[in-house]
Amino acid sequence: MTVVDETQGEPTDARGRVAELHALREEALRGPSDRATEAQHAKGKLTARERIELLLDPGSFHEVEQLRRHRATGFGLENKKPYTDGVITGWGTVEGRTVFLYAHDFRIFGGALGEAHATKIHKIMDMAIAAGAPLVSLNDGAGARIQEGVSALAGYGGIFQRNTRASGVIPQISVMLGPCAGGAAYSPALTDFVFMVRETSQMFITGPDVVKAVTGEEISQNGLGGADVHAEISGVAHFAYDDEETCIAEVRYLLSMLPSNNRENPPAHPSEDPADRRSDVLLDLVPADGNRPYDMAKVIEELVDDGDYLEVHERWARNIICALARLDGQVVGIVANQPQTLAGVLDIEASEKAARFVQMCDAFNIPIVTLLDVPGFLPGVDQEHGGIIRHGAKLLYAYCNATVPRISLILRKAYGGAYIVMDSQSIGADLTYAWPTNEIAVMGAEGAANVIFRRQIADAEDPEAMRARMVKEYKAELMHPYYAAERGLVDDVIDPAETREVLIASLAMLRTKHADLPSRKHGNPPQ
Ligand SMILES: CCC(=O)SCCNC(=O)CCNC(=O)[C@H](O)C(C)(C)COP(=O)(O)OP(=O)(O)OC[C@H]1O[C@@H](n2cnc3c(N)ncnc32)[C@H](O)[C@@H]1OP(=O)(O)O
Repeated sequence: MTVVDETQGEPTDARGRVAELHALREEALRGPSDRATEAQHAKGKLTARERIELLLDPGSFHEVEQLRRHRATGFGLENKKPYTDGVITGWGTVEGRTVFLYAHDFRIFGGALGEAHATKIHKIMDMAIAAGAPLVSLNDGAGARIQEGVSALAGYGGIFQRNTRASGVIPQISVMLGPCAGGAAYSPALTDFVFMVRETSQMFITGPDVVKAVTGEEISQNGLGGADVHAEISGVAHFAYDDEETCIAEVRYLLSMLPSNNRENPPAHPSEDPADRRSDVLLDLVPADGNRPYDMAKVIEELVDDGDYLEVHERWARNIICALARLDGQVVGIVANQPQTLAGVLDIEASEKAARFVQMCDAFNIPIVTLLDVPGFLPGVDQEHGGIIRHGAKLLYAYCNATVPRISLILRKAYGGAYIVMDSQSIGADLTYAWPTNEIAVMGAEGAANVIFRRQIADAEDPEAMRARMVKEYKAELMHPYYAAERGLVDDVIDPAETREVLIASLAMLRTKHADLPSRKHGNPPQ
């Protein structure tokens, strides 16, 4: 029974206090109003708590600072002090492993970040770093809370600093679930993975109204920073899905592939798929004619456990594939040229995409398997003026710096600088293999003949016949895998059907690999 102090109107015994606590909790859990919840649902969005339920194992959520309120004044804030201050923070488990999270509640100040809101996030980030567990942010917020001015801005500074300090220490995953402006877009850009939902999530530094006022351009929120924009054009988003349920399910799948921190290995999942499964179909999937396109995704599907893989940046820079998969139950990162898009050439965007992926794999102890079928770097004024030299160098730098097990396999062709960059033996691949159909050379036979036999071709009675002869000679001399095998530049030429078995045996041997880089504060990678 609750005993009420007549003078104060407050409960005075323990049971009364407990009842009061439950009432406060209920208020915090309920949120601002049913109308605000209905408005959130009407936009096709879930509430923060509904999202947390989808992300975590049932009943595993422990909330921190549920009863936190802001102490700001002015602009009527003193009369509006909702519990949680618009962000729910805490930890729980995903497939039994600890994960920390914060989730903006758009129903409260549009999820905008004030001082209390920010320090709640700081605390949970510090806890995630100390515990060595991933941090997932469920973002649905309007950036800095305008009424709190510089305190809000400073709050974002504290998040950015922690994002950067946590980088490469714990996995950080940003899930964009509403209109995210300013700091709410910058912080995710510092994290390892950005997920978005079509139609309902946007990311921009400034919204359409500001864009119109400054540049005169008129554009919708989705046109400016929707999921398709960031997953296909800007490369800001790694994943885009049609609804929140699918999006959050894929976050769980990604977490199952990542270690909790940089001192652990990714979790292994025993597989029924035989390690020595032959893949005779590979000879049909990959045409011997180096100029014929094919879908590298099908090759990956054939090689990995149960055909399952998670493609990162699937719709951006499609001429290269970056994917997480398992081989004999162990997680690997796969980087592969995609001959069906731009012939699998390396360009600015492909280099950036693969460089970030290689860096992420190295940070989180994920061995890298590189599948090469690359005609070279994309030539052209746009590429040169756009800085292909420094962007291509990012990929080179990422591979050269990576100390995880690295295996490369040349399927068909690997020419010039692109061959070296894509984890050749000379930049530190632990094992390199080639299929018998393979050609490694400075350039293709036609191009090479035009350069080195220019004079003979020009002086010949029949230049075309001479060119054809020289091309044939060049191919016979140089363009076969045994030229590299004889020089020890590939470790073996393998039967394509045995590729899965060879990769699995090589990864098993490399599991205990240990490599140190020279002591330094940090490198100075090309930007
Ligand atoms: C680190 C530096 C930074 O972060 S600078 C970035 C500052 N933020 C911005 O410029 C974004 C301003 N807001 C917007 O453009 C829009 O509100 C966006 C985010 C696009 C959402 O639009 P929409 O879905 O139509 O919602 P809405 O405008 O009705 O807003 C819902 C409620 O949230 C509020 N709200 C919004 N933004 C802020 C903010 N930055 N600070 C404080 N409150 C904010 C709105 O006033 C609105 O409140 P209410 O429901 O009317 O009480």
